[in-house]
Amino acid sequence: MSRTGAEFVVVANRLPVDKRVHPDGTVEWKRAPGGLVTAMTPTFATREGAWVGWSGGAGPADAPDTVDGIDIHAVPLSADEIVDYYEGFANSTLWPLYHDLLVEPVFRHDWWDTYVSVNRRFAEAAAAAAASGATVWVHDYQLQLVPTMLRDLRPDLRIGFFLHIPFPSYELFTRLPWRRELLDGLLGADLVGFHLPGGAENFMTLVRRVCGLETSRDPVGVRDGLGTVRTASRTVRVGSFPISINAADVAAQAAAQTGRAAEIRAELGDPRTILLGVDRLDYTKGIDVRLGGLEGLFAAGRLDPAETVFVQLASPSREQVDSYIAVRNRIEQTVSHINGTYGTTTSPPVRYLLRPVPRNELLAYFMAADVVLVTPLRDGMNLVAKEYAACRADHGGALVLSEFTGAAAELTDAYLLNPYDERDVMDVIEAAVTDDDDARRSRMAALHRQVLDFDVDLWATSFLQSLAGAGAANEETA
Ligand SMILES: O=P(O)(O)OC[C@H]1O[C@H](O[C@H]2O[C@H](CO)[C@@H](O)[C@H](O)[C@H]2O)[C@H](O)[C@@H](O)[C@@H]1O
Ligand SMILES: Cc1cn([C@@H]2O[C@H](COP(=O)(O)OP(=O)(O)O)[C@@H](O)[C@H]2O)c(=O)[nH]c1=O
Repeated sequence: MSRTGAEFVVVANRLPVDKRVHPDGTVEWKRAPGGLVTAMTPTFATREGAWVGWSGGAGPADAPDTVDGIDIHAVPLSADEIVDYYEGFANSTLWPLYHDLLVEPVFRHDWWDTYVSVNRRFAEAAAAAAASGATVWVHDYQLQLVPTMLRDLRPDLRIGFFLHIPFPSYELFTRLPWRRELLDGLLGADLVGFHLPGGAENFMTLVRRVCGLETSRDPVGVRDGLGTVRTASRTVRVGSFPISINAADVAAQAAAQTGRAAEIRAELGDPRTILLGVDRLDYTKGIDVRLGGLEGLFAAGRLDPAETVFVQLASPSREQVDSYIAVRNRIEQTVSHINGTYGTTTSPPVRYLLRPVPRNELLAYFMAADVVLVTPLRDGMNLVAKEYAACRADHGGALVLSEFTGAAAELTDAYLLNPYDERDVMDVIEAAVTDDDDARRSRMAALHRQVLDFDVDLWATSFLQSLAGAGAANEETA
């Protein structure tokens, strides 16, 4: 039976579109500038493509039919489903559990029921969007049941799944009352990908011990050495594929922002040192860790608050979730405390902005910063770290990076720190500020080279090539 539809389908919680309502009431849809959209651009350029996702609002599907040649298939969510599926199971159960219990996960069977029904809706939308034999790439923790639901509906498809956040150990994962169902959901894919080998190995251990399946025992490496899981009917490949950015584009766009960067330095009062943080306002990002480090350095007289400005750009995130309300309150209290203690009325050492910053302005801040502080307690990758390294073709600036980010596995020339060790946090921030120019420049040169060499195209291509191989092998043995 022939079937129309797209040869390549991305399934992700969010659609790649932004809605703009102009003052005259007219509505414009633009392609969102996010990392996943950029990553998929070359793939969509060569094939008919579709994207299945949620527009971000409650009620009937609200999205254009196509954006830049990509067919858009909007999955509607009701207000109750947003509470139970997105804020609830995805971001109050899975997110904290997968990020090492930084806050206590909430286990609720009614949230799980909604997670199942919303995942089914995504799977049905993907099944309707895909051409016969198409490749479907499912993304992230919000949609872990989609691979098997989709395979049941459409056994002809090649299905890949990629997890953008850390994948926990056996001891953490098995707390989930629905551990078996989630693993079974993922095993519908031909290829399951993680940022780091550790996530892939945790997954192999879990399917061995929880599902009783046979798996390969060799280590799963980066960009080679896929693991295998043998299910009753197929072989699932498992691999690590660290996501990246379009580094050459970022470098070129940043080069055009040097004028704005000089203006930013002047607007901040031309301090000796500008430190910068750029994050979604999330308790995983360790914004309070860097604030604590700075306060410690000011208190000990090791950094002079009169000569230092720390800019924290924070983009509001998951604002209805209790743990996000709590971290925002904590951060805002600490910012006031530091400014009240170490600032003057005209020069507070911390400048805090709570809103999303447009791309070009963000790049200008990267060009203006002497040190960027990336201090998560846990983070799947952290693209901000890679973007900063890409911007600094001039080899200026310095990157302070938590060992608990995926990015730290590759950006080994950063000033690495343990965010759980307050002494280390202070020492490493101080070293990044005070090291001599040659040391800082040689580190940044290595970081810049690294992100140019391992860019997002390599990530997408290596995942899709591995998926083609895994799918073909399963089709041969079917
Ligand atoms: O969609 P939201 O709830 O607003 O959250 C935004 C995204 O946050 C997470 O990002 C992760 O993916 C990045 C790219 O792989 C990675 O660098 C970062 O470490 C992760 O936290 C989430 O995984 C996405 O699904 C969200 O859309
Ligand atoms: C604060 C802020 C960020 N961005 C851009 O968002 C992404 C963030 O990606 P990352 O992997 O670091 O973390 P999460 O996915 O949020 O967990 C990165 O591309 C930033 O440049 C932005 O455009 N505007 C902002 O205000």
